[in-house]
Amino acid sequence: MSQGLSNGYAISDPSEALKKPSTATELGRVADCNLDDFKEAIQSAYDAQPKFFYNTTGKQRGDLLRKWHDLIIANQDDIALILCLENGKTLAEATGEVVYAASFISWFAEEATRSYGVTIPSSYPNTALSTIKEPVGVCGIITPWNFPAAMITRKVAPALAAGCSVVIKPPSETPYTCLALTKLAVEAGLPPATFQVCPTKDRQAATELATNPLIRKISFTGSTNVGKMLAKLAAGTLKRTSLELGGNAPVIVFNDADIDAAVEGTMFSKFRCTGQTCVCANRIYVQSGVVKEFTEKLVARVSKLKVGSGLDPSTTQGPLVNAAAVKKIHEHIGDALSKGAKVEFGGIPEGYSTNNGFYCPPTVMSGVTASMIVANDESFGPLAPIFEFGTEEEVLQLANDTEFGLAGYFFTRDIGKAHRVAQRLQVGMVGVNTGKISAAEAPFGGVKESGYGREGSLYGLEEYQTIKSITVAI
Ligand SMILES: NC(=O)c1ccc[n+]([C@@H]2O[C@H](COP(=O)([O-])OP(=O)(O)OC[C@H]3O[C@@H](n4cnc5c(N)ncnc54)[C@H](O)[C@@H]3O)[C@@H](O)[C@H]2O)c1
Ligand SMILES: O=CCCC(=O)O
Repeated sequence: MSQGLSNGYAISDPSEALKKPSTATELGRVADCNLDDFKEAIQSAYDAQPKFFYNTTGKQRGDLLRKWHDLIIANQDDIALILCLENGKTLAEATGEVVYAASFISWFAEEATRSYGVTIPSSYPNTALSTIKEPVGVCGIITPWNFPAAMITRKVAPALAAGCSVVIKPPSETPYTCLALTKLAVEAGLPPATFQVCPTKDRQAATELATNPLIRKISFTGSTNVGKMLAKLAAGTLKRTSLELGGNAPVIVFNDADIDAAVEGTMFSKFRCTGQTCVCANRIYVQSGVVKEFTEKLVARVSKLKVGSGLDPSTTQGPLVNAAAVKKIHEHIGDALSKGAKVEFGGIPEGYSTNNGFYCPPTVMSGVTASMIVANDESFGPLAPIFEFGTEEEVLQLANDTEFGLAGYFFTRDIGKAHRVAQRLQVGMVGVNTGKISAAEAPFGGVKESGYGREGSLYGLEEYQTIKSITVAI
């Protein structure tokens, strides 16, 4: 039963217990918002939005965002601990995510002051024609558990900078980080009603964000299936949509690559957050001339990874988010083995259980081919499958043979090939001789069924704005 709204948080009955990935034991319970809570939060955000926009300048909104940023940085250790406990990633990675999340807020604090219109020479005599940018209105925000802080700030910061209000449905597995960020946003002076948070496990209630006519934009990060479903629902009231969806990133290592750099880039792209990022390497294509050297060097690096609780400073690989995520990796390994691939390192240990935490050994496989599940399905875990290829033409065909198109990486010393392959990979983001591509200033987003829209960068603000043209007879 709903208990109404208080200070920007929707309050309802507590959810069933959330589990700590590191121990598989109870972490806590949060409110479990129902449909009435969502309707109330949306109405409240709708009433607040025009006041927020008309009573603040871009600079003032930027100042509020900057205060929010500073509070997050001042409290980064506490937020990182919450994030580590609910998501499982290591404390070092959690701290890195908090700083990354804050970087979107400082970026859009600046962008808030640079929202320019244009003047246009009119074809009518004695007429002045110009444009202004306006907020789209109330935005529904739905985000996944793998980046409990950054996926929220990457959407909420530009929305608030533009003068929108937001209703957030945080990920059911990791709601606490969002609640901590919200508390700091309110402390920073952002009007609570413009910043509504509705934790829920009730997916039907959450779809209100895609159907309620008071919401004018929905921004979703998560799986492609859920994104497609929300886009169809949002079409009913012609809402603006931004969709950041699943990936199936290729890493290509050419014969002429610096193999040590290729191994380091692959390690970062594959094992960041224990393989649970949408831009993680999912398929590693290595040209025949260097496949032996690359595999040996990758195995040597992977054998140094340490799996354990994210709270242990020596851990490099925290647990996966839940038991189902571990099961998926085991299925990918089992399928590849049954079709002739070989485990070079790791694999599924005898008598494996997730009763005491959702741990998954990092695994390297060789001899992987396009007929195996891992070639087409995002593993979202620490499985590094190596495919051998012969020519540039062949590998481009293989790399692009997927419905996804989020990130792609390759390693070469040939400058012509670098430009050619970067142009021909069907993805939204390319890393050449690096596995590190994410930053507040870099446009983030995909093509094909990885979604549409760009977050961060000079394009991120306009996702939350409309252009109004004004024609004045003078
Ligand atoms: N492209 C990107 O920027 C990006 C970033 C991070 C994650 N991802 C993708 O997200 C996926 C992993 O995240 P996930 O498992 O949390 O995805 P998911 O689609 O299951 O869930 C994402 C969010 O949607 C909510 N949700 C799920 N079903 C819903 C429904 N029927 N109605 C309303 N809300 C619903 C979830 O509770 C969560 O908040 C991977 O595919 C990954 O690639 C993409
Ligand atoms: O998982 C997707 C987001 C990760 C990133 O921003 O690099």
